[in-house]
Amino acid sequence: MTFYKYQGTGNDFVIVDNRLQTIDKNNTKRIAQICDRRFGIGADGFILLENAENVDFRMVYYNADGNESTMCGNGGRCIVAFAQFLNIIETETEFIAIDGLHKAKIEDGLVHLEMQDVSEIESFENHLFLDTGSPHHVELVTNIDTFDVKSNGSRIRYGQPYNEAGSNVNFVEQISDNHFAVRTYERGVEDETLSCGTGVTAVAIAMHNSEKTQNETIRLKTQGGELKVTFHSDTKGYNTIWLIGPAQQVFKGDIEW
Ligand SMILES: N[C@@H](CCC[C@H](N)C(=O)O)C(=O)O
Repeated sequence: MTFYKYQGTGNDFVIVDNRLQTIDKNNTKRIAQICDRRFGIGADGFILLENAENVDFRMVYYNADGNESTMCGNGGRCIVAFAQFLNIIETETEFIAIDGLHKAKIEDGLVHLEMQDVSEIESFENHLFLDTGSPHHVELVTNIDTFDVKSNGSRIRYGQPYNEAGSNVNFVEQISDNHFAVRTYERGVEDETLSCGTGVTAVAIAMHNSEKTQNETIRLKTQGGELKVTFHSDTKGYNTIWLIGPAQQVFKGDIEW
């Protein structure tokens, strides 16, 4: 199997061209082994690029635990860069993922990925919850650099009301009016990752919704670099949501499937 390794602000993925349907998609154990950082290639997720009708390609996403999961924003940006590398697309595309159609474009070396509209945001005393393709708990903290993301994230992810199905958990600190620092505990990786695309999208919308900012262009500082989220808001919710940032091919290799 020829694989490619991509990273988007430090969220890293093994990506395989599966247009010939050579991969056994039910082999959870093998996918988890490939993502293992000591016994495999090492990645936060595994992604297949497949053929799809009426669009350029299909994205199939697996978490590092080997299970197929919901939408991955950074993975979505990486697969767009991969599709361009394979000459499937030029600079603009429309592709299908588990949460529906996505438009994307590559401009000035950055991948812009349109996310699904968000209309439901649940606000609680200390956090917000919303789904940006994947479920996200968003909580403001102080001293984010020294905050224990792994133990607090894991407690919230497995606690009520999320339980076994879980949620990704984002901790946020405001840096300036439209700039936020974010650290994310990812479900399915069961650890902090250096960045989460659906996570920063959730944070940008949550910070606007809770009136921490009036801006509709938000900068997000993750452990792996800077991302940008833009959107329009109206009485129905949030639309025209774009996640923008770099995506880079890191290496290519061959292994036995
Ligand atoms: N890294 C991702 C999110 C991947 C899915 C998540 N772990 C889940 O299972 O909900 C991103 O960039 O959005």
